[in-house]
Amino acid sequence: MATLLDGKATKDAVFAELEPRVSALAEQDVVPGLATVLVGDDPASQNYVRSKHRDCAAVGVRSISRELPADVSQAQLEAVIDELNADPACSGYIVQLPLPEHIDTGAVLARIDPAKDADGLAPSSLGRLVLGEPAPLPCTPRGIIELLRRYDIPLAGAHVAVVGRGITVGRALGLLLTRKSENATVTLCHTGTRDVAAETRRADIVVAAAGVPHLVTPDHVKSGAVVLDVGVSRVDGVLTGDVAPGVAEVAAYLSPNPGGVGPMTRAMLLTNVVEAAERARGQVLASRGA
Ligand SMILES: Nc1nc2c(c(=O)[nH]1)N[C@@H](CN(C=O)c1ccc(C(=O)N[C@@H](CCC(=O)O)C(=O)O)cc1)CN2
Repeated sequence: MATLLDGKATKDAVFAELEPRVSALAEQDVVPGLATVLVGDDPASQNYVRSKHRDCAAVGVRSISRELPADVSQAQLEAVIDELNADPACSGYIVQLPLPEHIDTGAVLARIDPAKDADGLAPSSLGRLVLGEPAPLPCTPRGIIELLRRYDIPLAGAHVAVVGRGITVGRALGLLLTRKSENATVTLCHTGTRDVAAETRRADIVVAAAGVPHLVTPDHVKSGAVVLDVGVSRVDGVLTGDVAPGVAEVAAYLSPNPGGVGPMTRAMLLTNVVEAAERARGQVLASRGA
């Protein structure tokens, strides 16, 4: 049976490491602040946002909440973005995705001040990632890499098959994994891939992020591979991942869902916020010549 990659315990370890950094900032009268922007009343999104505010309380980060109705206009939403860009109490913020269909998501993300992009999903942050320049990293891909690192699973030279090309996970993960610091070889599978199972069977690490329940079966996985289940679907109201149960008998390591990458996404969000506050503090000191 596969060894489980415990995202919850790893998230707790990341939080424990953030606490002294938050205390060090507090000694300089800086309290990092995370704001969330939630549009509409999707229960899953409400749940994710609630958990982010709980995480803030656990780590000592101030949390700011903006909740808007599902029929909010583009202009009203953008006014909230402008307000958060200008709010000194907000070190970083996220706009919970997905947004309602009538909203131009790209325009909203493009309006986020890059210095406050806690999600790493603003076009300028993704562009900087492509260019190999420093930028906040998208939380789920960063969480996947951090989880593997903490379990000593090597990426350099590994063949990683990523299933799913969404911006929040698959496409951004491909960018992160092919940086020189990770040096993995990536196959990005999507709905146009002729034979997904043939691609994943060649991989040392499989990341299932398609949002298709139980898409990855034991036939998709080579013996001893590492499998991370990232996709989320609700089947009869029950959270169901992309990885079928029998995979645990073939894989050497399995990041379960729930309990794997989800908590790591939250851990990386808080890390991005603390880093944003540290950067802002560094800039203030530099401007004073300190
Ligand atoms: N602006 C963003 N929107 C969304 C993102 C994102 O990274 N940025 N990702 C997802 C939702 N998400 C964070 O926002 C998220 C998903 C899952 C979890 C999590 O901890 N899940 C638990 C299970 C929770 C449950 O039972 O439903 C787990 O995996 O153990 C945290 C955050 C889409 N939107």
